[in-house]
Amino acid sequence: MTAAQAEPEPAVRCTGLHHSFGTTKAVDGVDLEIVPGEIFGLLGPNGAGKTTTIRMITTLLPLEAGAITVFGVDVTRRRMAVRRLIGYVPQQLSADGALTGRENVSLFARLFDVPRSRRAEEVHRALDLVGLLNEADRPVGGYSGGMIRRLELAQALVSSPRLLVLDEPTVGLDPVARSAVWDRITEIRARTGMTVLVTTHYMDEAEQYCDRVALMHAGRVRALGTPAELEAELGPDSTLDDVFRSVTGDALRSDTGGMRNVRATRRTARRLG
Ligand SMILES: Nc1ncnc2c1ncn2[C@@H]1O[C@H](COP(=O)(O)OP(=O)(O)OP(=O)(O)O)[C@@H](O)[C@H]1O
Repeated sequence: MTAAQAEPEPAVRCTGLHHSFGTTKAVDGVDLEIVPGEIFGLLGPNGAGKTTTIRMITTLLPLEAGAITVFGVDVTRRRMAVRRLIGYVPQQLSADGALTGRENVSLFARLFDVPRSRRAEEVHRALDLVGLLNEADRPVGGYSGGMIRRLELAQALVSSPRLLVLDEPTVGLDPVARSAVWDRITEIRARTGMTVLVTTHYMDEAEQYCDRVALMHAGRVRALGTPAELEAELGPDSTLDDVFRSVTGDALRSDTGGMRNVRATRRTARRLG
């Protein structure tokens, strides 16, 4: 194969990932490839292993076994280089309510070493991408839940990452705020060509906005493809919700993750108000 024919480097390649917490196998042999420029959804019930997978990809958890590369860079050997490629919005991240939106994003610009000479311009660009320029100089304490989520997106975007990783970006939001967040995500992808890895519990969101999805259950990827492919495989008139139920049984509606997950979801929902 000539260089011109070579496959492009995947945005993320996970092979044989494992991670346990005590006797709980949170991630139990995950293989994944994310194509540059796609919106890839990691779906699964509470406790499926989505956040643990994401935390390994973002270098926040060590790999027990397996390997991950982000645009060809190995997360174990070149942790700091990988961090510079990623913008991450975790479930629990909190903006500082006493500061303005612009001040919050500026803090992240400093944290991610955006050069001082470009900082004001990059903060402006990130706030513009999420549609918060008009509110940028108001204290965040007065923002709605949807605005806080968009501000957190701006914080992750200020360093111009190649991969944007979002852990349940719409949890706790009403339907209008949910679609406002997704509109921003798809617009940002269209304008920047950025790759987006997102977890969600909402099958309708995955169906509408994700190019491809992986359905996780009990630490493993049980199905992978475009929403349309997975639905067609199950049968005529199937929805992604049906595919999910066939893969996970009743897990979708039950809480296999226990109190820790209930508390986490409630905390996020309360914070977003
Ligand atoms: N810090 C931790 N200590 C102990 N167990 C943990 C910890 N983090 C995750 N787990 C367990 O690992 C498993 C996978 O959890 P993980 O948070 O990755 O799932 P998830 O798919 O992201 O769930 P959710 O949708 O609720 O965020 C669960 O059984 C969970 O209880």
